Amino acid sequence: MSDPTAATALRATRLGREFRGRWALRGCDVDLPAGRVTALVGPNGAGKSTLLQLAAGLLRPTTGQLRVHGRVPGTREAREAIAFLAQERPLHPRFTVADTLRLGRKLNRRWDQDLAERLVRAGGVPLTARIGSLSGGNRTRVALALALGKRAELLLLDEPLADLDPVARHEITGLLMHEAAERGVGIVMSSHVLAELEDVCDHVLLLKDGAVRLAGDTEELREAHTLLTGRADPIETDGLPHAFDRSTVVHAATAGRQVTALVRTTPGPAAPAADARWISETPSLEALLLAHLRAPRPDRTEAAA
Ligand SMILES: Nc1ncnc2c1ncn2[C@@H]1O[C@H](COP(=O)(O)OP(=O)(O)OP(=O)(O)O)[C@@H](O)[C@H]1O
Repeated sequence: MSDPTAATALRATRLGREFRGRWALRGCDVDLPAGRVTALVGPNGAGKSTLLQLAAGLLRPTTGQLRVHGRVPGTREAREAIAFLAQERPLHPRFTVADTLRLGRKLNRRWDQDLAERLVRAGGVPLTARIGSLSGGNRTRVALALALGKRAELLLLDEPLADLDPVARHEITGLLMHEAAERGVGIVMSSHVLAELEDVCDHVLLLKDGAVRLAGDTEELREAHTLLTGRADPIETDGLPHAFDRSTVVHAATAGRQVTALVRTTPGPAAPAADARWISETPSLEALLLAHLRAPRPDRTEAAA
């Protein structure tokens, strides 16, 4: 019988993980479609690395269930399907780069030596260099070569660009896009640099306080919101017009005499604020994510239709 979760890269049901009495993740329902590039965002301590480690099979859930490509994390089938780039880039410091790639070839059936070596050489990293002697960015490059060389179906990347220089960030982003577009590889990548996710990700998962706060297709989520900019009403503390429906506001901020508000686009007649004196536009992904990161705790998770 075919597995109904097989077309899903990652599915979590009421997933929770506790560390010494504190919940890093709690009650998370996640459904990431296969072959998509998902931005995993959230403040420090939101639970992003915990989710990636659970998906990689390095941690076990305390509650709930998790599947990657329909497989139980940690099993041989699941390990073959995924490649994981851990935030700490754990590589053996005394191995050379060549030793490290050799180990990758030994451990992985579908290993692509050419791709792994190209990635390392593109950064000018000598194959004879010891891992312990590399800069942080070059260690990341070798760790990425190990992950990509594995030719997995799903790449779980914890802050893959964090310590790379701007040129390397551009190059690696291009490579990841190529892997996704040409080979249908699914990618889940955590990042704090929202602007860099704009042209890269087609799906979003925003965690806050260990819970899912926003999830869905980036275009659908952008279309489901409006960014309003106008002159702040000096009488109102939030700067928005008195008659404005505050239940639609995700976050509003005033700067001088101007107020900017991200609101949920509701069907029907335009909101009172959206008249000629207000600029109304579809938010960028960065503006959408920033507003949701700044928003107070909501009653419910928001998902694209
Ligand atoms: N091994 C562990 N032992 C105890 N607590 C842990 C452990 N790993 C994570 N935590 C706690 O779980 C919570 C979530 O941590 P996690 O590393 O998943 O957050 P994050 O979103 O990846 O943060 P950052 O953006 O800073 O990397 C934090 O409160 C953290 O202290």
